[in-house]
Amino acid sequence: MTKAQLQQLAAALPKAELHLHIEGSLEPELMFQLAERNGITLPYASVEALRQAYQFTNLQEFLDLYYQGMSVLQTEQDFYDLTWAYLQRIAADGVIHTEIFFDPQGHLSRNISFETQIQGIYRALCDGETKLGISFRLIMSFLRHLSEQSAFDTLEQAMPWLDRIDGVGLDSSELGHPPEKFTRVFARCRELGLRVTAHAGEEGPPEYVWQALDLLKVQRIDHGNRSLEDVTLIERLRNDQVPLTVCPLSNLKLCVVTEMSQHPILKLLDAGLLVTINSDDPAYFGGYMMDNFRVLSENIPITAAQIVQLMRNSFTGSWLSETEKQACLQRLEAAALIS
Ligand SMILES: Nc1ncnc2[nH]cnc12
Ligand SMILES: [Zn+2]
Repeated sequence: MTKAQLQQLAAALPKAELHLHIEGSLEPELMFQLAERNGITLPYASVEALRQAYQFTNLQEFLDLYYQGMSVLQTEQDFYDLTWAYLQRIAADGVIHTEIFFDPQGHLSRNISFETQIQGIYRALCDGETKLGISFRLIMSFLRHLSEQSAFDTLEQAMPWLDRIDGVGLDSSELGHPPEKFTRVFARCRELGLRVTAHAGEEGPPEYVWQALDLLKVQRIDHGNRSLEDVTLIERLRNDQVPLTVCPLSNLKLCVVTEMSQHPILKLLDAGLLVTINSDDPAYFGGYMMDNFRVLSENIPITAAQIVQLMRNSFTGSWLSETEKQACLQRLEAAALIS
């Protein structure tokens, strides 16, 4: 197949996104609109100047702009508009199920209530389900550069809303903030029946992936690229079929890989791992799901069979029920047959 045919195939197949920070889908245009609506002055003269600033050499440089950017989110309608824009965008990419993170501490610290955040996001997700046919799960993520106590306080704030929250995650500055710092809060979340995932092995060492598995007892690893440095870890991830939510464009923009041709996705697939493709923070990293598949097909020798496998993995690794998973997988196999 030519690269164009591979991209057509990827576009035509139904797929799930499992690693998306809703605040990272805030496009510069919407950021300026919300800033104006809320009487906030951004430290950039224009949308173009803002986009120009999106040049990062590591995770922290990105996070500094990411937290600054989210300051325009003030009202329930702002959270709705943000989420609705994301859902409309992914509908065009053939995403039929999405599992999104939100970072409550990034907003609580600015005196935006948990209620304001979750009401806006959840209303848009429900509209996405009825109007666009996109099912969803919502994941509350703890900021790992903050304390264990802050995570416990956030969980307390989330208690009235637990029927809307499917799981918890762990994100923000990885180096120096190992998963073990959150062992107790994750244990409490599991007791409450929440699912658990954590960013690990993006910039941090394989040891952080081990900690996420053994101490936090996560069901998924977000990123996990650096697992490849530890053969015993790869064996563990393969044996337990732990999903890894990999984000190619993010890895390139944050210099986790030096060039897309060096991206480890095929190594991870060949090792028998349950890897998936995701966009992470699409407004900051240059694209959504199909942009990620496009850039992969242009730069690495990926095959049609591997693309179908990645789509299968996206449903298998999701937090859909077994019945829902089977329905999505059947839809995928039917689409793959005619493509
Ligand atoms: N890629 C990423 N890694 C860690 N924290 C994040 N928060 C938003 N995107 C992130
Ligand atoms: Zn992420």
